[in-house]
Amino acid sequence: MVFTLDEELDELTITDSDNEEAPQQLLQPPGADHVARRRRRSSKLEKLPVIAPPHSRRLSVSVGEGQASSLDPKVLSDFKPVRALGQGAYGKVILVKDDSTSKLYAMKQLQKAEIIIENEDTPDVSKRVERIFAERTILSQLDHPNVVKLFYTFHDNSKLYLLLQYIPGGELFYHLKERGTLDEDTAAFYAAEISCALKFLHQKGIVYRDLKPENCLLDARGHLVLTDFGLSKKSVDENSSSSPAEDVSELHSIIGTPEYCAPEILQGLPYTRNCDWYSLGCLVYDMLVGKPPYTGANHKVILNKIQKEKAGPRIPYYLSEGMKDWLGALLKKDRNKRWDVDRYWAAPLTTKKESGSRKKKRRAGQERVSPYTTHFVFRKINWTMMQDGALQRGEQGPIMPVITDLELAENFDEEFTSLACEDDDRETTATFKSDVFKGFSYKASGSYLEKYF
Ligand SMILES: Nc1ncnc2c1ncn2[C@@H]1O[C@H](COP(=O)(O)OP(=O)(O)OP(=O)(O)O)[C@@H](O)[C@H]1O
Repeated sequence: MVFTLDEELDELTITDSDNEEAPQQLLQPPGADHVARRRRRSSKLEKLPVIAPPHSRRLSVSVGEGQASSLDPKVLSDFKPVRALGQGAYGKVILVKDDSTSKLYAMKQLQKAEIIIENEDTPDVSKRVERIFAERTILSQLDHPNVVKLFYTFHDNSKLYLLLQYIPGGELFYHLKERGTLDEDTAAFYAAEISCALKFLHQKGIVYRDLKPENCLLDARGHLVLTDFGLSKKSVDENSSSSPAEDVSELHSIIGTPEYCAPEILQGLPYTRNCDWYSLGCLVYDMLVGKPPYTGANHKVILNKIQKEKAGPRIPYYLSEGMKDWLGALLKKDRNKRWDVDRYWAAPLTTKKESGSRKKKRRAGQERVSPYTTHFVFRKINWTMMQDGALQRGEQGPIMPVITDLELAENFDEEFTSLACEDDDRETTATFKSDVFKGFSYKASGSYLEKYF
């Protein structure tokens, strides 16, 4: 599947107005204090604007109806707000308790008015509505230990609600802020868990497109869970099973967080699921170094830096040779030279002759063909247990979040937990009656609900 970015990026003149990092500075092993002080939420940076391709501009939104449950299984009054956990683009994420069962959920709220009202940054309303439905539809079809679970969705006149599994260990962002950086084994462990999730998504034809520390949560056992599927894209072909993410030729516009975004997306070139592996490279680099490989106030600055560094990002000397090799293979700016992890996940199914010719290709710097899971950095990973979820169920991850009381949300930033759960006046007055959100409500199957509660 090849996506294209339809933003009019051509007109951008790239000026490096951002401060270049002095090479020596980058090469120093970062002290935790130094890094923690400087870490800022990437969602606060400019995101790429969305301009949908002309053919996709339409007023009515036709997604969701076919798959939606017709019943409204839950209503807002079924849940008691406990405290705020986060703030998203269209509303808050709140820890809530089901009044009848006392079960806790993370309730993602989206203001209908915010979604539907035209604004200059994201002019295409139907695209935004489509994305909201995509998040609900994609999540309702997934069941993976490293992907957040969706139990219910419903809506009222002012908001849409997604009732998600509450992941109490907080954002990886929060833990990076506390610790500054992670050691290589810890980073490799989380890289492996994210890899399992990405591989699973790609097999289902889903490209995640928004990998960053804010979207990686830790569960109570210290395992990584991906949340926020608002930018994920599923291929239209539900039946393709072989390599579906490569099979679909739809065009799509995209937003993303520039610091973790693949260069082909920033440049407006066609892209594939491979962009997620570049983002994983950026994320792991960030875990080890304290910041992603290219930083800047906006995507122009970042793209400029990527283009300047002919041989790819500078990887600090203090990382092991194995880690340097792994990062280098994922952070290739040419996507054709980047490790095709989905394809080379395990030992290759090639004949001796074929692998010989591939080796030649590799020597010419064209393509990495060695199996991903047996790379040196993953030598301590039990892939079998991790892929079937036994590890996540039975063993602790490398960072154990401090949890004395689930309702305290101790691993979430005070910036969010101190927010009022209730809406302010401006928010509550915005009610909205429209058919565009018809079919949003959903309830997970009884067996799914039983399995996780
Ligand atoms: N299932 C969950 N359990 C615990 N906290 C969560 C959960 N889902 C989201 N959060 C918290 O809420 C924050 C915002 O959620 P999310 O990223 O889904 O919103 P968003 O509107 O898509 O945000 P953004 O505009 O930054 O992309 C997360 O970063 C996280 O801190």
